[in-house]
Amino acid sequence: MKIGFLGGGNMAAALIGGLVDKGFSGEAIEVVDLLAENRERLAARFGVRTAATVGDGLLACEVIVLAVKPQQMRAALAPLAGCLQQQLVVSIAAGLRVADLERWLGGYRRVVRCMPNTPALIGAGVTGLYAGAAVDEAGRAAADRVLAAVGSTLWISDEAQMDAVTALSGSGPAYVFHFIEALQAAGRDFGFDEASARQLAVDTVLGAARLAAASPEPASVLRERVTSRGGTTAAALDSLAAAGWHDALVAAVHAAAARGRELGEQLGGSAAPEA
Ligand SMILES: NC(=O)C1=CN([C@@H]2O[C@H](COP(=O)(O)OP(=O)(O)OC[C@H]3O[C@@H](n4cnc5c(N)ncnc54)[C@H](OP(=O)(O)O)[C@@H]3O)[C@@H](O)[C@H]2O)C=CC1
Ligand SMILES: O=C(O)[C@@H]1CCC=N1
Repeated sequence: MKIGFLGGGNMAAALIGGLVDKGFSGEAIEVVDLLAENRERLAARFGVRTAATVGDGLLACEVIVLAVKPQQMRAALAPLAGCLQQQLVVSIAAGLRVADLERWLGGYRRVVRCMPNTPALIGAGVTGLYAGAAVDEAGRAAADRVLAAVGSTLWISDEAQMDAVTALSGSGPAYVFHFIEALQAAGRDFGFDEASARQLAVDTVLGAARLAAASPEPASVLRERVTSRGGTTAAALDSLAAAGWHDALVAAVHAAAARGRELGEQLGGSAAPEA
């Protein structure tokens, strides 16, 4: 399978890195990006083919991943309108709805909307996918094959929920990195050097996430097991509760979802998908 990327920025690099790591040949990946610097970096790092503009290389791909920023999408799709025949188009853009992408593609309807995340780079991503009405089983299977190569996949039947997927898992790594940054800052407060603070923080998050994934029990039970009555964890959790940490994080996820909806509305303007 040949895979094309329209846009070769951060998320394209994460997906390409994960795909190459899984054995996809860089030679079978075509990246179109306006920036020479991006093209050169991706070609040097992953051995992909590159081009500055949409042309035969991209159009020869069975799957074309749309990986430009939402604000850039409409203009980026103009050269594709009227040129597509059988290709499956897979958008990773936050907020943008299938109906708008189809319209910008001149009525082309083999469009899947998905939301991956950057851990795809190491094959540990998770992607929510939603297929437009005209996408057949073969199209779904092709999209799944690309995204499942770099992590787990979850198909969504209600497009409105894609904004929630974006807020939870698309943006989610940033919340976790922020959490790690805070743990490391606390480590430095106690006099640990950068490397030691990083080891303690990162290995804790990694171990806890692996335990949560391996355990049949909910995270709340795993949390209670760490929390000895009258102990150190209780003191920390009381401090977090007093700061409204749980509610702040839930509100943050809602803010991300609202921004996704807003982007879809402002940039696309098709009727909002039913919630
Ligand atoms: N970053 C993430 O964690 C995630 C991002 N996404 C989605 O992925 C998409 C890309 O995000 P991200 O990688 O962070 O953004 P980037 O800005 O890093 O990448 C987009 C790239 O596309 C280039 N570009 C812009 N217009 C065109 C065009 N017409 N033709 C070809 N290339 C073009 C940009 O160039 P220039 O810089 O010159 O504008 C840039 O290099 C977004 O839609 C985002 O919502 C989805 C999941 C996670
Ligand atoms: O911040 C963003 O808009 C993109 C979408 C999800 C992660 N990054």
